[in-house]
Amino acid sequence: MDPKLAAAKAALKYVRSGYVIGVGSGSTALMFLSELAENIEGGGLTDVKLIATSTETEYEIVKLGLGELLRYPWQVDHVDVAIDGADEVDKDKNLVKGGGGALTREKIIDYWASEFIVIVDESKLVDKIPSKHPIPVEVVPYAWPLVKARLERDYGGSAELRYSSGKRGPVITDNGNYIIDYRPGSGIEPREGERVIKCIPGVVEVGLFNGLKVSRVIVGKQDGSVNEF
Ligand SMILES: O=C[C@H](O)[C@H](O)[C@H](O)COP(=O)(O)O
Repeated sequence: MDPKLAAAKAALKYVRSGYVIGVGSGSTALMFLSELAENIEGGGLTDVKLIATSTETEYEIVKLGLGELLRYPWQVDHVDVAIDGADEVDKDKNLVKGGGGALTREKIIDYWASEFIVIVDESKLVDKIPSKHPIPVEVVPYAWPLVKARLERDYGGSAELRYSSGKRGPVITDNGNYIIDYRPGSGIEPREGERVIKCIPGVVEVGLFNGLKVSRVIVGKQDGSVNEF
């Protein structure tokens, strides 16, 4: 079995009838959405509401015939559980997210949820974040050169504007902003890094997610089993 699918299936046990469910973004979160749709259609889950963390997830919810369950943040007063993927996870559950550019809406919903469940395959586990992936930083377009200069001055390394492969020019996020992919020159403590980078004027959100906000990480394996921590 695809290890991502194993993690996605295992996450279903954290969902109950009547819940407001935050649905993450990316390939693993969409596998979860598909599993969720089967359970709703089969009658196993009733009276749930879905909050999307990206335009892509929103489209998928509608394509799966679940549009009537879709809600926006202004239509709910809480989120019971958010299920989302990640680009990297360390042993303290700190995350790098935003490889698909959805970090801002994800953090809004994931941090709001009473329970935040992360679903990944083993390839996402690292000793310390950030490891292989750069840290995505969503920025107001006007500010991007200043944010880039500030990151490189304070932490070294390189900060690059993310370019689109489907259009000429920079990637534009669901919120109309740019993304800078930042690789620090030296180590950066994830929780401090989240706080400090977020304070740079022009930064909308940073793709470092604090492990203290994560209730559980479900790691799918090749043999279809999962490990949780
Ligand atoms: O912006 C994208 C999100 O943070 C995704 O959750 C993350 O990139 C993981 O995606 P995938 O499950 O496709 O590896």
